[in-house]
Amino acid sequence: MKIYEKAPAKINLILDVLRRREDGFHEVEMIMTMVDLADRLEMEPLSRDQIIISSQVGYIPLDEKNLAFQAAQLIKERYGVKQGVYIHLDKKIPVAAGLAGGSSDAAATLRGLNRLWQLGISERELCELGAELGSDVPFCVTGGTALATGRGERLERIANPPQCWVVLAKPPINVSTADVYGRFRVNKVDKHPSAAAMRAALEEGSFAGMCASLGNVLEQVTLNMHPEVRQLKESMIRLGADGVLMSGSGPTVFGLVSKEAKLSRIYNGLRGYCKEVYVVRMLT
Ligand SMILES: C[C@@](CO)(OP(=O)(O)O)[C@H](O)COP(=O)(O)OP(=O)(O)OC[C@H]1O[C@@H](n2ccc(N)nc2=O)[C@H](O)[C@@H]1O
Ligand SMILES: Nc1ncnc2c1ncn2[C@@H]1O[C@H](COP(=O)(O)OP(=O)(O)O)[C@@H](O)[C@H]1O
Repeated sequence: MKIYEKAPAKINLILDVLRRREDGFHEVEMIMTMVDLADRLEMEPLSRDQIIISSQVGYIPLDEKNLAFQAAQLIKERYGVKQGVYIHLDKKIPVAAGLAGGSSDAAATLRGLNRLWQLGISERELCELGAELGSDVPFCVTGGTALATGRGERLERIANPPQCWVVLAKPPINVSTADVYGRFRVNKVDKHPSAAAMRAALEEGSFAGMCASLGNVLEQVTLNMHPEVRQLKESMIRLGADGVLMSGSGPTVFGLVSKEAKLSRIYNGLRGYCKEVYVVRMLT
């Protein structure tokens, strides 16, 4: 029997960093939601006790460095599963992009193997397992729209954003999340975004309020390191996106757009110099 799981990308509508913790992680306040750009995972049981990962792309690790592999290993160890599994990752989410592709694959693996091996693990326990794999994995387990605190693993579900178009543009540069957090200085933040304002906008279903409340304090690090990300932001605004922000630690920039008629101008304008541009919907 084969089973399938979708692993959607996330965007951060708000990303605030409050302080650096003793354990090296940062205390954050984020509002995250999912968009309709997803990897697709196919899982099949193996009688021999082995985890095999494959993918149609050659630029991700397929061994124990792969987050889906780590998720399968963790669930096998914790629940004493002696069966193996073959997992194929049909990658659609750009890698190291600030869109949590690897975290979402890990979360989809946890959900999928819970079904495949009929383990009866609750969503809460899956989130706890996910937190051992990465700060964004618990959110990717639950999906929806959430306020994430702690290092990102404490979740409170909040209202979904009003429906709109999301244009994602990933410049051809690699950004390491650890490096961006490492360079971040809380005393250099000009303006902290307001999670309360974003939350209120979402509750009211206000598209304008959502656009006005976007904010990500990690932009100051990534935009200074990579001026092309700043240019991309400026281009998206100039081309008519209603709200524009970098997602996570970057380098992907997303634009929120309410009117379909604006999309082709934005898409074509960006495609002129950015190869990876996607037009998707919020996954609400
Ligand atoms: C910045 C965000 C925003 O959603 O996403 P991405 O840009 O990676 O998508 C997340 O906080 C990333 O979460 P995730 O990618 O799961 O990070 P982890 O694997 O847990 O941590 C990678 C490294 O980032 C740093 N880190 C991560 C989370 C956090 N709250 N504080 C940190 O300082 C640590 O140096 C850690 O070693
Ligand atoms: N299943 C996976 N898909 C993508 N990248 C993965 C995966 N497993 C491990 N990685 C590694 O994780 C790193 C971060 O990838 P990703 O999760 O796409 O980043 P981000 O959270 O910034 O969007 C990459 O360097 C990649 O090699």
